[in-house]
Amino acid sequence: MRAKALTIAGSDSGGGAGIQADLKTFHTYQVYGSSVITAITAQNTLGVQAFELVSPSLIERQIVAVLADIGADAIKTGMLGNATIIETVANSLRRYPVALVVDPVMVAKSGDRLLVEDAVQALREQLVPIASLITPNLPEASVLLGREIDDERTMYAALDDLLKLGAKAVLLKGGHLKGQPLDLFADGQQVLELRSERIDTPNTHGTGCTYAAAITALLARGADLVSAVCQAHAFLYEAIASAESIGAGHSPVNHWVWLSERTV
Ligand SMILES: Nc1ncnc2c1ncn2[C@@H]1O[C@H](COP(=O)(O)OP(=O)(O)OP(=O)(O)O)[C@@H](O)[C@H]1O
Ligand SMILES: Cc1ncc(COP(=O)(O)O)c(N)n1
Repeated sequence: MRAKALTIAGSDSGGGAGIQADLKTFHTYQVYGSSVITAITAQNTLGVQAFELVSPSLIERQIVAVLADIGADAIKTGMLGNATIIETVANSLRRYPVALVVDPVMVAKSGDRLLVEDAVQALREQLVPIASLITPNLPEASVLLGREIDDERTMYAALDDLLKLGAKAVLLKGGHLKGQPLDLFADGQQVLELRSERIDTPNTHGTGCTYAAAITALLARGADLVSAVCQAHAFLYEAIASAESIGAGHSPVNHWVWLSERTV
């Protein structure tokens, strides 16, 4: 049976982040992808020009429609917009116990806010505790813990406190570090360091979404969490390294880097 994954996130009209990045990544992993759209952004490689949130009742109807019929072996959340949407999503998913990867999207790479500030409490108290894995970047981890996390020392010190928020595991992404990127994975039993060279490129739109989507796809296929994170890290590095220039701003990563370039 084909593995199935569901993404609950915002639409990026530019196709590099959000729902579009997730579905492209699921496709690369040959996982059947379904989607629940929480917001529609007018967005390109230069930034987010506008967005509107979908009503919580329509979000709930989408979740029920997908899970009652198609089902999912793993689920990912991305842009959720506000506290009511977070509560709606958490209440729906609590009844559906499969692997849940929560990417706590707050601000786009372009600097545009994708989550209202007063929704952080709902994220921390409703969604994070039911997650199998949370994948904050440094600014998101700083907001979740209410203190600055901006170097290796503060990253290590944050791991236990992030786990205390209730998720089974945390992948703290250090793409925003000054030097070489370092991601730390912790699940209460082990801490893994994922290091890579910094690729000198502006083509990093959608890195966070693509990373979490690759982990979700691998979990849907039955991988354990540690191997899913390690494989997804290697995939993301190649997707950044091989990204072509699309648009005038931060181009999207190359979601199909692992597919062969065969003429159809
Ligand atoms: N220039 C780069 N070179 C190599 N790896 C990178 C680079 N930029 C990002 N990465 C990798 O991508 C991961 C995710 O990037 P980052 O920490 O910027 O997450 P993010 O801010 O959530 O992404 P997004 O831009 O989608 O919001 C990093 O942890 C790192 O592994
Ligand atoms: C709908 C949506 N979801 C998530 C992101 C974050 O991605 P990035 O930080 O690369 O802009 C985004 N820009 N748009």
